[in-house]
Amino acid sequence: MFEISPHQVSFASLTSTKYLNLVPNGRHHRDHQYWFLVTACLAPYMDGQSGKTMRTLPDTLSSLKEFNKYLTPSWIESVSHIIKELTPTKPQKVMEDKGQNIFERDDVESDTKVARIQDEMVSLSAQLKEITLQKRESLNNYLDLKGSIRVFCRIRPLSHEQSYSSRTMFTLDESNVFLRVAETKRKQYKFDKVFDPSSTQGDVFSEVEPLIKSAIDGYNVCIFAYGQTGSGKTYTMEGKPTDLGVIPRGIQVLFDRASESNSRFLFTFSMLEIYMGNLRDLLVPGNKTNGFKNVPSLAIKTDPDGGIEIENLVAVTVNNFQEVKRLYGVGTRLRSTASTMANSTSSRSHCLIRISMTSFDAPERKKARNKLWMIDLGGSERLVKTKATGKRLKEGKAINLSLSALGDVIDALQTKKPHVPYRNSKLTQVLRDSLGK
Ligand SMILES: Nc1ncnc2c1ncn2[C@@H]1O[C@H](COP(=O)(O)OP(=O)(O)OP(=O)(O)O)[C@@H](O)[C@H]1O
Repeated sequence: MFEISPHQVSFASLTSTKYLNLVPNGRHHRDHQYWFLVTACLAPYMDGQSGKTMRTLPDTLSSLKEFNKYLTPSWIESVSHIIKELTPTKPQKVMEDKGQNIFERDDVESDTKVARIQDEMVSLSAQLKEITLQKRESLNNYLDLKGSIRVFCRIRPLSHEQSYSSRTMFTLDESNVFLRVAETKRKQYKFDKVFDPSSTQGDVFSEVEPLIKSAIDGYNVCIFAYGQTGSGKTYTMEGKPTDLGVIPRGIQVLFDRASESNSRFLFTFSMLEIYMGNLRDLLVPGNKTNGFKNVPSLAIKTDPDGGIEIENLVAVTVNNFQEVKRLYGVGTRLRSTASTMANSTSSRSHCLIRISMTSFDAPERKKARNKLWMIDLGGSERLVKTKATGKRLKEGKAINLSLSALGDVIDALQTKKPHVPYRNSKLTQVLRDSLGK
């Protein structure tokens, strides 16, 4: 269930000031299920030159797509291999014999052909490199123009027991949700994109995929799901084994893109949760059983360049999707979940996946080291309405406080306030270098 009201979620125009207020203080419409996939990409803000890029961008993108279709690295590699096979290893000896001269002429001709093909290959490789660079630049320009923070809304289908009441009926289009808040009153909520209840995991991922490519290009990227408890955050981020969500799809694409590129990458995987305002490493075995004793505590450190590091956080080197999947399974088993009135396996914490990547032989990347965060936030909820008591109440309060701090940070970044209140929660401290400069 999700609550939504004019005070709860406010959005202005994206280009300059998109404002997201994550504070859950609105009226309750029990029969709607929403979640927000908030995406952020640490990219430069627009400058005065962006107008031209914007106008020419569609043409550039479609021409690059056509041109680049055949020039894949694997194609170039296989042709280079054939040429290598064809290339004579020893210089041809000049033959005196007349008959042998015919063969010699043939050899000379084929050598010339091979040399020509080799030249073409060198020029094609250079072209491919140039096109790849242009394509990346266009993509990142495109993402910059779209704005460094984007908000999508996915409306989940109702379960069998639920039905829409006429009072709270909603309508939607590509980027707006219109909620009937009274008999004659509609409230409009604007998003970068709205996914209706029939949308698939693939539909959602297609909007997220460009950010994964930006991560390969060296940008810090942060993708997170926000919404009321039971509204489908975990379903969207993690998915089901037969219908994978954003996290597994993103990791698969990350490895695919890295293997297609000409650079070598080092990936590490970390997984932690923020529970009741404390950081917990989800890859440290025995975390739950030993009551969290003897586990090194995690401390958030800022390096001189403003980069954030989490001291003592385990970072495991990973080489492929299967290795990440196994570690993700380990971490998920340690995550704090509980049954609430709104969701039988409700997440009582924020779960953060971090993929750090390093590549030293790719000077065109924005940074040699960067991070991709994928975050399943704890469910926001109206504690009075959910009748939470005791531990559940404390957990709910902690989640709401940190979501509120996240909302304040996003607001300050979007409205370019001189002070961004990162220090108000562990969540915003950890994400500091991935949410803003
Ligand atoms: N788009 C969807 N299609 C089908 N089922 C969905 C969809 N979204 C969510 N569900 C189902 O709704 C239930 C609640 O979803 P989920 O656990 O993802 O919610 P949540 O927002 O992560 O909740 P919490 O904040 O309490 O952890 C699950 O049974 C899930 O399978």
